[in-house]
This record gives sequence, structure tokens and C-alpha cells, in this order.
Amino acid sequence: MNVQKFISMKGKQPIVLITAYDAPFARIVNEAGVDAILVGDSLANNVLGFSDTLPATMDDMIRHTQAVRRGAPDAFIIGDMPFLSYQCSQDEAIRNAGRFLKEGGANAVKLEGGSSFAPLIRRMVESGIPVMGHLGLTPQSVNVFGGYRVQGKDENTARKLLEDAKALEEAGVFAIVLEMVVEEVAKQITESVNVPTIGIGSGRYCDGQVLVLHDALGLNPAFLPKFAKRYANLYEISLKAISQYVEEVRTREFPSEENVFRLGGN
Ligand SMILES: Nc1nc(=O)c2c([nH]1)NC[C@@H]1CN(c3ccc(C(=O)N[C@@H](CCC(=O)O)C(=O)O)cc3)CN21
Ligand SMILES: CC(C)C(=O)C(=O)O
Ligand SMILES: [Mg+2]
Repeated sequence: MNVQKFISMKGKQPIVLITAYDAPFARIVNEAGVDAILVGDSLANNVLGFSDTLPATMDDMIRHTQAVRRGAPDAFIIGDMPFLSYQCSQDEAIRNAGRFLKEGGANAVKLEGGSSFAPLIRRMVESGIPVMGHLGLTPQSVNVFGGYRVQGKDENTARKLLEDAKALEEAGVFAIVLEMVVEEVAKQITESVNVPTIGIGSGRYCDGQVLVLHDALGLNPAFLPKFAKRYANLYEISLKAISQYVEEVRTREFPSEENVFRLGGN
């Protein structure tokens, strides 16, 4: 996979992305054959225990991008730029984006935002950093939105989304994530730009889909967004497994003869 192949898949074959945050899961999703792995800033809520994505730092993201790279040496990896790593100044943004490639081992970065980020994105691409855009519900702006709401419900916001998508394409992004955009608007955007759209909660007509790993695997029993699908219930499976371990230590069933080292034996 590379950015040109990504672009060439538009309209031909659905593009499959999923998030991963560590080496063992990166190995699993890579072996399952996803087209790319997103090291999301949703690291903050899914792995670090925060309630939103805002606390993720550059150092967090680099450390976990490195872990994903070690678990999936040949995967196409996209690093998600965390809150305030690219909003303060263009120079700082380019340096931080570059860290994902130089230190993290990522192949590209993603950042949230519309046409006002087009000049920055153009500079990044001209500097040799492939950029994925992210429009619609941009979780780093949850405090401005006042919640996680569907985007593009009226004519004005739908038009703004379309204009933003065209501005990002013009700036040189290789793909655009559309998050929680009403299906009709996501379809229109998909038909109006020449780069692939990757949907999450944005319906059936995007060029690809991205899902949060912990949602797909059912690792969070408390919450599942309406747009997500649980393909397994790892919370229950894990709970059952560890409960059995607890029980077996207490009953001295574990460790058993096969787990022990003895004098003169093996
Ligand atoms: N585990 C996880 N899954 C995600 O999809 C995800 C993250 N984390 N973190 C980053 C963002 C935040 N996202 C979110 C967060 C909350 C809702 C939510 O509260 N949805 C409600 C209400 C939707 C509505 O207003 O209609 C839902 O029931 O889906 C949705 C997406 C999507 N992203
Ligand atoms: C939901 C995806 C697109 C994301 O940005 C993340 O996981 O951080
Ligand atoms: Mg994100």
C-alpha cells in the first residue's frame, strides 16, 4: 500500500481501515488484511482511560505508533495528529507531522479540520508528508460542538462540508475521513472529490470505512456508538478467562505439573 494505490482504489474497491494502538493488535489487524492502520488519538479514550481524545500528546502518539509499526512491519500506518500538535503554528505542525514519519515509523498523518487548514496541509505535502483529512464530527472540537452530533443535517452545513472536502483535495490530501456525516451528504462529497472518502458513521457510499478497534472487538461494555458494530465480545471473553485464572490459583489447580521446573528434570 502507498498513497497512490490508495487513490487508485477509489470507485474500484472498498478501502478498509481500522485503528490499532499497540503491537499485538497491530499484528492481528495486519494479518486480517486491512488496507491501512490508523493509530488514532482515540488512544486517549480507548487505551489511556480518558473520556475524550483531547489529552493525547505527541509523545503518547509517537510511542504507540512505534509499537504498531513493530507489530506490523509491512503495514501502511497513518498517525493521528493529537489536539494542539498542529493548531498553534505551521512550523510546529510540520515538525510534529515529521516526527510521525521519522520517529514513529508512520507512512502518513491525519489531521482534523476544514478549509482553514488547507495552507498547512499544502506545506506538509510539499515537505514530503502525506496527509489524510478528517471532516464532519471532529472529536478534538467536541467542546465547540457541545457533544458528538451528526453533521451536515441542513443545507448550509452540508455545503460547508462539501467546500471543505474540495479545499482539502486541492491542498493535496490523499484521502478524507468523514465522521458522522449524514449518508446523503457523504455520498455527494464522495462523488465530488477525486480522492477516496473513508467513512465512520457516514453511511454506505463512502469509498472506504474506518472503525475503532475497541468497538469492533467489544472491549468497552459501557458504550458502543450507533454507527459501530461489535464483531466479537472480547470484554466477556477476557473477563471469563481471567476469572478462571483467579479461581484456579485459589483452588491450586494452577500452576499444575506441566508448568513447573524441578530438580534434575526439564
Ligand atoms: N471507542 C470509540 N469509538 C469511536 O467511534 C470514537 C472514539 N472511541 N473516540 C473518538 C471518536 C469519538 N466518537 C464518538 C463519540 C461519541 C459518540 C456518541 O455519543 N454517539 C451517540 C449519540 C449520537 C447522536 O447524537 O445521534 C450514539 O448513540 O451513537 C459518537 C462518536 C467517534 N470516535
Ligand atoms: C475515529 C477515527 C477516524 C479517529 O480519528 C480516531 O480513532 O482517533
Ligand atoms: Mg482521531
